[in-house]
Amino acid sequence: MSLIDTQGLTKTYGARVTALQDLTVSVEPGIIGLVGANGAGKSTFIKILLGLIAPTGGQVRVFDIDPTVDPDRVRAKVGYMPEHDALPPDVSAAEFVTHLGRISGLPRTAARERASEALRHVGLYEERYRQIGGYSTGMKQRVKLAQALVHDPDLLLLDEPTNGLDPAGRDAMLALIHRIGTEFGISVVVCSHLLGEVERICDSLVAIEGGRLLRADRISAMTEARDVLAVEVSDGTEELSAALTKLGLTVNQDGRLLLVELDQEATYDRILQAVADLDLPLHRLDQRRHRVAELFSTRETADV
Ligand SMILES: Nc1ncnc2c1ncn2[C@@H]1O[C@H](COP(=O)(O)OP(=O)(O)OP(=O)(O)O)[C@@H](O)[C@H]1O
Repeated sequence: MSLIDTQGLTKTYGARVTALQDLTVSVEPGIIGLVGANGAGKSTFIKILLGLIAPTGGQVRVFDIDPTVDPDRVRAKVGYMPEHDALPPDVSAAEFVTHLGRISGLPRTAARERASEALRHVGLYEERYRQIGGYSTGMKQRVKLAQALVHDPDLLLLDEPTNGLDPAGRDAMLALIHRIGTEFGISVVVCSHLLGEVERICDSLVAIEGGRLLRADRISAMTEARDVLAVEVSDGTEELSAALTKLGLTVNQDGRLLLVELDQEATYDRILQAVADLDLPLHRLDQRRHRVAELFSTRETADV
């Protein structure tokens, strides 16, 4: 069963703003990065998945449940960490997370136990009786993460979880999200405008731009399949290109460079052989791994 399935999902706000346009995507379980520049429609998508807002067109299913029809069933299975917070400053993290556990339907004792456990998972166990108002930004983000975990969900939706954190805080938060996704066996959708961040911890990416789907794929498929060998000869580029193509290799020319898809081990030797056979002066031969960012056209999305 897919985690999330949408068909032609569309959301307009009023007559003028189209936040999502004809979005069709199928997302498998794992750690998924939902990336796009600010305003791309990520938060709108998450809110539709939670049944907080209704789409204006198309279909959506989460765990094969339609959130527009049965939002409570979806929310029982999903934990949500919103982008912005409205954390009460004068209660402790333990009280706050317990309270949200109670709202999720947990009995009092279970809510208290689950809250302690969730706060331990996010590294706030020792500090859990301190008032949230005295917490750092990083600690507040962790409280938000703990409340998303308290009812033991099967899926976490995290909206910009590294917002406001310094580089060390970001690294720690990403490591924590990765640990939750791998060790707890739950799926996580990490929403971010920073592609470089999610690329590090996600198995797959859904990229949206202007409310439309740009690309959805496993990260391994985006990078491995794009490994190329860059070949440069001081002379005879066209000749070499023709020879390599004749050998069945996929060659793209970029100025004086020939970019040869590295789809098999023998490719390297075959290039060297072709260069030697044509007696061409080899200037360079090196392997390049495309970064995921290079696969997207948008500068903002590619921001690291
Ligand atoms: N309640 C609303 N009423 C009108 N327009 C809205 C509303 N919410 C979002 N929008 C608009 O819809 C578009 C998509 O916004 P959305 O918040 O979903 O994007 P986002 O990718 O999450 O960006 P950000 O990270 O900046 O929140 C934007 O143009 C935004 O201004």
